[in-house]
Amino acid sequence: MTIKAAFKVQRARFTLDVNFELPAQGVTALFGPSGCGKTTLLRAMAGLERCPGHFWLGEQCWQDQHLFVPVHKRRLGYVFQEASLFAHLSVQRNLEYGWRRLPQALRRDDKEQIIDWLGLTPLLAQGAAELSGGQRQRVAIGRALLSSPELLLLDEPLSALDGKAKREILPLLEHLSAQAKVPIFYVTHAPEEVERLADRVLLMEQGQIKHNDSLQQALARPHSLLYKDDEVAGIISGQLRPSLPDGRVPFDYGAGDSGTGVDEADVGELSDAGAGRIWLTGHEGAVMGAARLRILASDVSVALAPVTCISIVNQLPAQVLSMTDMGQGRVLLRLSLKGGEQIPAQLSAYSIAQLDLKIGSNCYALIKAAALLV
Ligand SMILES: Nc1ncnc2c1ncn2[C@@H]1O[C@H](COP(=O)(O)OP(=O)(O)OP(=O)(O)O)[C@@H](O)[C@H]1O
Repeated sequence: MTIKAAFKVQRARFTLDVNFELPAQGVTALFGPSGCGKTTLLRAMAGLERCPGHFWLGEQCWQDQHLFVPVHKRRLGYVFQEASLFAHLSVQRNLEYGWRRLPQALRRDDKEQIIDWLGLTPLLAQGAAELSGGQRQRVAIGRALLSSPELLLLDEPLSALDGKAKREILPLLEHLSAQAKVPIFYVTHAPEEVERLADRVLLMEQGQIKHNDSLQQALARPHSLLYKDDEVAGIISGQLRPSLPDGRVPFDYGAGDSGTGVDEADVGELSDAGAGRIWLTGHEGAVMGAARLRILASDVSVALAPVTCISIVNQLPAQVLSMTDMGQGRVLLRLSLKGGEQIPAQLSAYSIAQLDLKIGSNCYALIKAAALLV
């Protein structure tokens, strides 16, 4: 199932002109500088911005040249930067606002689970006016989910929150896509939120979509805006396993087929669930299950064969996918790991020549450090 959209919004000093198609699943981040049109695009998808174009959610048409389904007839959830709750109603009445208006057949049967998952059960009787910013936002997300949406639109849901509230909600958002079982569009200008939450990235600039990428593709762009203030990094999705008595925590990645040409026999540490394993230390207390690792290009070295007598534990078979000259004698490599995961490595042009590395070369990625995104 796909989402197909095209909109043209003409304002006095701004034009939104977009046309895109992407899978109707997972989290798509709308990322780009302030004023590039992220909110305008979200509003057009919701039907709040009436403009020429089309919008298809799978087989359902919400807008084309002959049809415009009004916003109240679209089954969507919209969460704004600041939660607009009904201040005179309790948390429970706020949560159930859309749910009560649904025909019985459309009501989700996991209402209690969602309320519990968002940590709202103890707050149900409380008035909405008495909530903190983070609590309000959790109620807004719960209310949107309970209206059984077929599309969830989140417009910078964390931007108005302080650091503590952000830390409280981010882990919940990570599981939102699975909980909601619907496609999610997530507006942000925070690269760290894209890295943690997104499956796809629509990179916007001046009212247009510059790139419509998977997260891996977005991170593979050497001069991506995702790195504007930071170093080049890669994200690996996988499963965190229980820690060993010696303190090491296995992280298994790449459950799918690799298609990289890396020889099966080369994989040193095969796990049951994934194509490869990365050992972490210092994460004994971390919650097991789905997780993401962030690996900086500067923390990855390359060798042509496994290296013994070295402190680096993680030595993963890899293949060079691309090489980009970053200037000042630095070259950015994109390495493909078993299972199709990709990580960047930053090497000197001198080392590249010494190792005679080329696109397609088989090698070993030596990972010096990896940060668990929790
Ligand atoms: N009601 C309006 N009338 C006229 N221009 C508007 C209106 N709303 C927004 N704009 C302009 O449209 C452009 C896109 O705005 P939009 O809010 O979609 O950007 P954004 O990418 O979401 O920005 P931010 O990240 O700062 O929230 C901006 O130049 C803005 O000034």
